[in-house]
Amino acid sequence: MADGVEDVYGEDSATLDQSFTPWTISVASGYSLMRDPRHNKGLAFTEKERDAHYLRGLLPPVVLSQELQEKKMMNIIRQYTVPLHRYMAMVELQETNERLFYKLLVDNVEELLPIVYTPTVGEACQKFGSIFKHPQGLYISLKEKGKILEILNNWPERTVKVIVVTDGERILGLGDLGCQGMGIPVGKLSLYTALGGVCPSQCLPITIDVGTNNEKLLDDEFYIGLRQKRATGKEYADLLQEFMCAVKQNYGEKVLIQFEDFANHNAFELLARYSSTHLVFNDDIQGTASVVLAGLLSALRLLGGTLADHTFLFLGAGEAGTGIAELIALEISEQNGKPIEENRKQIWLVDSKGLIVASRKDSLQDFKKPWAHDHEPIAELKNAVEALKPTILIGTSGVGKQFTKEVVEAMASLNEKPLIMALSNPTSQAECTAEEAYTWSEGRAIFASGSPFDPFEYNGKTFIPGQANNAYIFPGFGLGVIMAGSTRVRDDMLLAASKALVSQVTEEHYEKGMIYPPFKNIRKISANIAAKVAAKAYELGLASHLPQPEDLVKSAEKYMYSPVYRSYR
Ligand SMILES: O=C([O-])CC(=O)C(=O)O
Ligand SMILES: [Mg+2]
Repeated sequence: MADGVEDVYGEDSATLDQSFTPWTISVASGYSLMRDPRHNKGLAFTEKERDAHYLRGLLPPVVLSQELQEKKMMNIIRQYTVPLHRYMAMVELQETNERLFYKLLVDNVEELLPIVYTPTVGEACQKFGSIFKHPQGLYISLKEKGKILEILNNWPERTVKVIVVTDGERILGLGDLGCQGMGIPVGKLSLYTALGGVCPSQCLPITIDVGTNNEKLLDDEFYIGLRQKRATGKEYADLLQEFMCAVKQNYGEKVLIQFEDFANHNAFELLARYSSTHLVFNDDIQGTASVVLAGLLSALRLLGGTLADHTFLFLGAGEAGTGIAELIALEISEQNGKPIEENRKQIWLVDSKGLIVASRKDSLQDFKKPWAHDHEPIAELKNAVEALKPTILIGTSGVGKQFTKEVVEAMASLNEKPLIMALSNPTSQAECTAEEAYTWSEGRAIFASGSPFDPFEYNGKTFIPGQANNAYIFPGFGLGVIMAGSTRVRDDMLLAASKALVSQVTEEHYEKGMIYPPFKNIRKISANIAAKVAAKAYELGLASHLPQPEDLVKSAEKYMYSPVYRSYR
């Protein structure tokens, strides 16, 4: 769909219905063509195009290939030693030449992912106001109350298929970054395109600004958001309700709304409130759950046994912790046929007040209650490890350095191969580093983290840490949902995505101790995930794009956006 048509507007021609758009797009002048990031090719405009589109004289004589432009840009990026400068160079490229940006990202995914995504995107959000040059995405603040539908109409694209929206209250593990959380929806959607092949014109990043409680930002002269404390209660709920209705009214039933980095209390409530009326997906609850379940299923190849044979201990009982825990319990129930309540009992969660136990039930938030099992209270993580003897330890606390030497050693003394996942992002918030996990377990740990760590050598052996990040899941998952025209997201689709990801881990990976496939194969991985998710949507009767294509992997591959330049007539 995204490929093949030779057109002055590239793949976006179908979206340019002038009766809808509030302004007209003209390519009469080569000058404006060059300044439109979606159509610009820089020095790669051919002689013929320079003649046909009034570009003569506006460019030096040389004509470069896209490959040579790519090589030049990579040289420029690599010259910056500060990651934030690399991030800024990438944003600059995205805002001047979109196809070249995606060509770089697709071809150099392992090198550039830590720049446009975690960990650097976290720092970018913290400093967003100071580095802000190009507004990206759509900002909806309390000032726009009552006018959200109008604002959606200011966005130039009509065929939006995925929205990633945040209110900035819990950006990665960095807390409330208010309006500056916009870096996250922008980064996530860049991955939708680069990793999942969803066309950029179908992607819309949105930040809802209801204020921030971050005093540092409120005092920052360069802060870009509303200078007020967060709205809560009815004021908050009403704005979100208006937003959700406006999206449906403007883009129809089949736009996927991905909630990202909302604080726990709102995340669970929004998902519960809108999952029966809208096509919604919470990346932090559901995407993270799916990628971690995949890692666990994959690790069983190294650990032996089934999920039911393991005991799980989580540090952190928020969106990620409880989301993962629930998907594990669901998968065990699919395997052993027992009620989910029964299977939850081998999964324990520790929050900031200690082990979640039945005696705390009355004071627990609803999403923690299913995990309040019978046990005496335990305050310290290390004591919980010793008492419960987990085989798998998962950090989703958002707080760095919580897996101390004592904790890792306790895991290593209980298990031949302790599985340790330090999932909090960015790297500064990881519960422990790869080096710590391998060293403190004397090279026996199987380790994965949310943000990337370099391979680590210990006693002459090289360990390759896995990156258990929802970036493996959401791009392919979203593509599958879009391809099928699914009207809802269901847990079975998350399980399908997990299994599709596991199927991409090969013997060769296991031999290196890897439980996830490398990101360099991500488009193939995403096509497989998309196919399995779409197949599940068809099976559940949720798909509206009928009839079901025979070969869903091929359909996914065909759908994928190619960043190669178009020729213009
Ligand atoms: O963005 C990431 O790297 C993963 C994620 O959703 C989070 O940490 O909130
Ligand atoms: Mg997130």
